[in-house]
Amino acid sequence: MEQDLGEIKVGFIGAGKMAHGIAQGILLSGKVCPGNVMVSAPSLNNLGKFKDCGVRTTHCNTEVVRVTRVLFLAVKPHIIPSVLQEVSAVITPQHIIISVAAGVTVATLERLLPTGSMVLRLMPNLPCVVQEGALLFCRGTRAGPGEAGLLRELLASCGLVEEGPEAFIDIHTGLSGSGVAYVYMLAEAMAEGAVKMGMPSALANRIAAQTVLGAGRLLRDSGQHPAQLRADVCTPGGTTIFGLHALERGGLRAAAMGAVEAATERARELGGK
Ligand SMILES: NC(=O)C1=CN([C@@H]2O[C@H](COP(=O)(O)OP(=O)(O)OC[C@H]3O[C@@H](n4cnc5c(N)ncnc54)[C@H](OP(=O)(O)O)[C@@H]3O)[C@@H](O)[C@H]2O)C=CC1
Ligand SMILES: O=C(O)[C@@H]1CCC=N1
Repeated sequence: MEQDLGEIKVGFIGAGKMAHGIAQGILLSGKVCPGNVMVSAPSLNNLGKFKDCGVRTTHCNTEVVRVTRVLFLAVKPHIIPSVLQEVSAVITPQHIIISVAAGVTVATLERLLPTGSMVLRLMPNLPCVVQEGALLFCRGTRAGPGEAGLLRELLASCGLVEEGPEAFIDIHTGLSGSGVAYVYMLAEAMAEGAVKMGMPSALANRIAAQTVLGAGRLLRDSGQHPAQLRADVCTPGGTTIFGLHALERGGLRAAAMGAVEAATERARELGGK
């Protein structure tokens, strides 16, 4: 059910890439006006782009907590303990605290926050910036369906938003939070292959980007299994099967599975699990 977000105040501690992506999604939804969003960071390095879209900025983390109700923690995982120590005294039971820090568990967040704090853990990815993110969240012990619904409403313009058990959050980090970088690496390598075969780099990169976009949209919108779509591209004895054979020889599948596994394990390690 749609909630009236009315005058809800949204805060971000940390003003980096992920805070910007999520804030943009929230503002694009039109449900929260820029004047009701506040962001903090120690330096001016990243605050300018928020100021430019009318968002309030500060260097004081406790100010963000005081003037907002929904609070995104968007600092690097190792900074989370010191930030929570700094702001805990001004956190109230009405705050809804959403951490996007890779690996940092609900149990850790709840231990570092005042007893009874409402916590959710969210793993977004960078394409939130273009409203094509893939986001998975779970609820802490005090966050209920109302808070989950509010978060969904806020993130509605960021892309696909799913709720799941906390055990899936680190896996989602390996698959999608980090996964966008694997796709960029593949796009880069494909473009380099085209350059090797004689195509100018700028054209090769534009075509590689569109190839990734088109393949992704068709995969999502058709609902078909990737193996089916892959088979659809293959003419017997044609070009694609020769290309796929080269990828199999290079161990692409094992490498991709290993990448998701390695990044998931690293997220678990960051969370001390
Ligand atoms: N990048 C990604 O694709 C994804 C990142 N994440 C998670 O998002 C979180 C943020 O990552 P990302 O946006 O990439 O990081 P960035 O390095 O882009 O941004 C980090 C921000 O934290 C600020 N910061 C540092 N120390 C403090 C402090 N003590 N108080 C307040 N703010 C502080 C920095 O300030 P300043 O501007 O002054 O440098 C900066 O604005 C991480 O926990 C990461 O795990 C999750 C999914 C995807
Ligand atoms: O590399 C990282 O740790 C973060 C989390 C997912 C994407 N970037």
